[in-house]
Amino acid sequence: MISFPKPAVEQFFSSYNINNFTVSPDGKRVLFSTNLDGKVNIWAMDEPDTYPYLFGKKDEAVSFIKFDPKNRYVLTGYDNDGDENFQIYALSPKGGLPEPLITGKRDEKFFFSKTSRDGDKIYYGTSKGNENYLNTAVYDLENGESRLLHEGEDAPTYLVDISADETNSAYLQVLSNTYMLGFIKTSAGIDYITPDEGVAHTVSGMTFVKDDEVWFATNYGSEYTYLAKYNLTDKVFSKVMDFGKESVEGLQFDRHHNMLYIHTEQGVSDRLYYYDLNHDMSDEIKAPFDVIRQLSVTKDGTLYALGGSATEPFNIWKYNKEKWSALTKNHVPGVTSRDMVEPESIFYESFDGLEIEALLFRAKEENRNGYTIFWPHGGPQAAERKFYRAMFQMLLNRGYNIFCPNFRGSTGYGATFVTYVEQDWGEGPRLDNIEAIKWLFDNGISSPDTLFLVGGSYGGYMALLLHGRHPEYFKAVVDIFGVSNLFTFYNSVPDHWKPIMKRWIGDPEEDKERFEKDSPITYLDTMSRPMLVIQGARDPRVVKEESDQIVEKLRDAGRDVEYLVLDDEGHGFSKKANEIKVYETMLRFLESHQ
Ligand SMILES: CC(=O)N[C@@H](C)C(=O)N[C@@H](C)C(=O)N[C@@H](C)C(=O)O
Repeated sequence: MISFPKPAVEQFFSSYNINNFTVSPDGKRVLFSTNLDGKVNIWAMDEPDTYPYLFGKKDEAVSFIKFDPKNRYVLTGYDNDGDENFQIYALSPKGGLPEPLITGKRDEKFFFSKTSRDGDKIYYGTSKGNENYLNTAVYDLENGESRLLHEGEDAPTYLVDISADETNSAYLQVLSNTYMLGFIKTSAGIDYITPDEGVAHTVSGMTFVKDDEVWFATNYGSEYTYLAKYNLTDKVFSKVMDFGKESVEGLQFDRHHNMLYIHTEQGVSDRLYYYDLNHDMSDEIKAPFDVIRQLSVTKDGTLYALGGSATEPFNIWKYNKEKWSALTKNHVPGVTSRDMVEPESIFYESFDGLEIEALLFRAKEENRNGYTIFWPHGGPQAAERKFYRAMFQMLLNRGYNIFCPNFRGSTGYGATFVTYVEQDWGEGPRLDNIEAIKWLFDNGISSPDTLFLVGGSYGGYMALLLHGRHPEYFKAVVDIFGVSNLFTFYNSVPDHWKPIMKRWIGDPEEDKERFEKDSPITYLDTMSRPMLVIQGARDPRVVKEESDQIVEKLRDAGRDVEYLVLDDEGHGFSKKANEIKVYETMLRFLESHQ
């Protein structure tokens, strides 16, 4: 008999990412963006033959894909090497090379919103002429001209939906991640769709189910986001239904059958429901994945989902006759879900009694190397959830346990919990992480001699801050595009984040002392552990200067700091060769500090 070795880490380099997808109006073709050929491109599958083929090539990140309702074109959005200045391109329905359609200067952004029902008009948002608050315009395919529809004021403003008769439009005003207002613009003026714009709450997923009625998700007056509606004719806001401690995260409307698909989140996983508007009834749709990234529904009522779990990469699934089938077969070659590690959900009490959920991935006994990686997630108003991370499964395969606390500020635990990180980036959340570390020590899972600290973005910030303030707990630290200095970060974020910054982190003058206390760069003297810093040169969110400054200062002080800069990446690693370089560097770094 031939005997095959256990899965090797290299196998985990071979799965790919599926970021978004679209289905043709007749349901016969699915387009999806993926780094299947090493760089992000658009691939196609024709039903019933689902063999994927390259459809549109530009080797750049794809922000969305959308079929023309009449199948004359496909719209998509590309940036340049991760700079997030997405602009709108068109592809022939036969595929090929994308043509610029709604574009501007290299640093201008164009966000796709909607097409008209006939596909002759394209509604979009842009930073052009209003980089902080954004404008909305409509592009007419007939004459190739754009017309300004709305000028954003007071907060970044996005067009979310347009009524079928194109007279009413639904906009979202983003004052912060926890304060988002929805309004409808009509020829008569503007109607806010929740009862009091002065109270902080969120609105999302606005969808016209009739020309004068919008359904949406909101947490107005509640901890958890529920389904609500606003009627323009009688000017009434009403709650439709709530989902207990689950929050509505996404809505997908099937206007041909008057059916709404609702995706909710609770803690580390998602759920799916339908709401039948004809009969006012709703039920859960059981799904074979834990986390939903996107939903789509075709004219005939078929539902598609991009779903995954901790041990299954994201795949496109189709729901037909109450059965799910996977259209893509994205998996790690030679590695089944059983060879991977499913996380346990654990709960611990923090310093002030707050209950925190964490995901604990325990390396399989035969692989275990005795070391644990402590992973504070990014966002920070996001959460570590049950979705596949090649990096995690690869580290688990090498024998590391991984521990991921959803510290205060994380999403999925109610509205108040998310606000706890606002204007408090470095105290409460840091102490939640410290309690998590003590939990690991108390439960015999780790010790200061066996604990590594790794985090990206806000997680990188937290890794740097924990390193500076509590070096005694860690063996070595990996910071992936982390914020090192709140003062410089405040001024270097994308222009349309600037109106949000005060609510998010505070004010550099009014909160000078706190900014100093919570900036990792304040604690250079105690950052004594070996460090690896990884940064994308084009990152527009946490710019390279954040990593440059801390690396330079630590090196000047004679510390052991390795610095990996990826010239053609932004806030994440989209290109396969870069991803492999990052994983290999990280593995080598961790192994060399065991
Ligand atoms: C609505 C909006 O744009 N909010 C941003 C301020 C925001 O919360 N961005 C995060 C998703 C983000 O990119 N945070 C960085 C710092 C990260 O941790 O990844």
